Amino acid sequence: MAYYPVMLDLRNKKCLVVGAGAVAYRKIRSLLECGAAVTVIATKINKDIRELGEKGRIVILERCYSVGDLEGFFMAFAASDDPVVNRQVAEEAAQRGIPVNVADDPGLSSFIVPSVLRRGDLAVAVSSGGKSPLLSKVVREWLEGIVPEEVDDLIRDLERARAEAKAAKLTPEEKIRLYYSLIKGRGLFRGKGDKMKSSELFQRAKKVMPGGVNSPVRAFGAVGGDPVFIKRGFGSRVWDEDGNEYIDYVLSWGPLILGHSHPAVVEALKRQAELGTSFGACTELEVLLAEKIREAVPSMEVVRMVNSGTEATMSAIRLARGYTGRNLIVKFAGCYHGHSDSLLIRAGSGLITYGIPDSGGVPEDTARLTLVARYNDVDMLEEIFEEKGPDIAAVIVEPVAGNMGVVPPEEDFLRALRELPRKYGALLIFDEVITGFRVSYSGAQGYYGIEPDLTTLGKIIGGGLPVGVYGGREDIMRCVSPDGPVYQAGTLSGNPLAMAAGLTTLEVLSKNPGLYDELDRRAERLCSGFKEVMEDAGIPVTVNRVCSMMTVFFTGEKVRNYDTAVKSDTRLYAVFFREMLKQGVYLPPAQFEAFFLSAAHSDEDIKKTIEAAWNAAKNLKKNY
Ligand SMILES: N[C@H](C=O)CCC(=O)O
Repeated sequence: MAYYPVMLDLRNKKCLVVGAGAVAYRKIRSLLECGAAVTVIATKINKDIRELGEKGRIVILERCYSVGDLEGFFMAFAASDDPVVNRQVAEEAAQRGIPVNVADDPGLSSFIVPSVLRRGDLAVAVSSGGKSPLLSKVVREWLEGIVPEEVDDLIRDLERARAEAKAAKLTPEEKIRLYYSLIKGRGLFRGKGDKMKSSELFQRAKKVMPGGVNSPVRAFGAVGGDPVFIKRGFGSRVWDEDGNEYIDYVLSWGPLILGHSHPAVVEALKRQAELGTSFGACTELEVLLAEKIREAVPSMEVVRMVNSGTEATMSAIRLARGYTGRNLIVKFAGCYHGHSDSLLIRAGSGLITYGIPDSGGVPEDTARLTLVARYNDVDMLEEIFEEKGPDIAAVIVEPVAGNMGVVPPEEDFLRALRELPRKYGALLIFDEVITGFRVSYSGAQGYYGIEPDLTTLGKIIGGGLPVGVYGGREDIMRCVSPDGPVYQAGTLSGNPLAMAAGLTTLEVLSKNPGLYDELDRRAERLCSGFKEVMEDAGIPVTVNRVCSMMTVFFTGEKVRNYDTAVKSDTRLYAVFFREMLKQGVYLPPAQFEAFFLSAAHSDEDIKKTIEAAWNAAKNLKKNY
């Protein structure tokens, strides 16, 4: 049963205490602190209580309790050492409708008394629901070490500020800002776990941005709590605006394979910034990056730089339609290819997280041109091609799905992906925005040995700056304007800063061929750690991983497509996320995303993360 906590005003209220030993004395003291008018009835009166009586602070009736004594009292406490008397007091109180507390007997009590930490007007009440007063005391003592004495002065300042804010007719936002600045100015509550500045920023952000964010999955909507606002990152770590440090497994949703602020990337950016940030004209850097990409991913014979993964996939679709002269495209449920209209159908990522099967604002006529198949389901793909093959322009797929959580492709599925479109004259588009330079230096296509007609990249090739690229077979790419009739353009496309960061990232990767094996080894350690921890706690999980991208699903069932991914218990994921965050581990704030590792994550980071998972599992067990 959950008790309902209230703060009562007992000033001048008549309270009766039956009994006058040590327990009764404690109750009397706390009643007097609150200004209650206390009467004590007992035959044996202890020294301290007698003293209070002598000073006139309480009334003492030195006699036995008898039924009828409760008349006129607001509240009663039975604290005698005779259980029969205590029961009688409880019964009389029940009859009269007077709240009663019986020492050591929550069953007879209509209210229980918490352990209270007081700092002037600040009162923190701790209760274990009457089950362990000792635990309540220990928690209260722990809080005493955290809550400083000066908090009472702060309360005075805040009280004054409230009056002033009212007189000055400040807006609610101005008031909150003022109060927060007073609270923070005192520096009383800074320390591990404090998220005050993040919370304040989120309040402000919500006023000026939908959901307070610039991309829905950042909003912590699926995991609860306010998002942390990140101030800086270095290596495997990020720090929030409140100074908390986290081991980061989001890595800006994948781009930072070298970790945050890699010195070579930072240096390249500084160098380029001094030369200029954007020209809207041709640069050597974009040629160098295009050549570097083609060298690593040979199917991308000709490429076009854009500014995001969304732009890359949207443009690839237009190109496929322009090249084939057909309108239909096939995508897979749970795959996410950015937010262009044609591709927001049964999409993954934030759309699964927020339960939006098809986005608002997409015209039906557009949606009708997108056919949706099941990931890893060859029969379904065959059926679609048998029925609509001659009208299909392209199949677009994440070769390793990363937006319904990580779901690896099965062998026959990969084979069908290559064979079926070719048989029907359609194109195969690999969306490697996540997997490009992630699962291997040559992406998923190099890893699995499958050559698509077109490929889209983003994330890693921008080294942490906004970028995208689409490219592929030369005869197809020559249809892009100005070589051909399929128009696509961009003021900031091939932006020199993004090109510099991306090129440097690819150079570091190409000079360190052992890096992918290292990532693989650490990722394997992390995943087996997660599995072991959850198995030990008796919580069924499925951990999917391809190289350094992985997801922990809270289901015992194999996850091989959208239908099986959504069986994961997202409530448990939310608890897991929050428990890890508390311990300084920043995981994706949504179940249907990938965790990423960077070259900057050390064995020590992995060890700490697994230790945090052990602790998290204890709480998960309670929620399971
Ligand atoms: N899964 C998405 C991209 O990879 C997550 C990033 C976003 O939507 O902000």
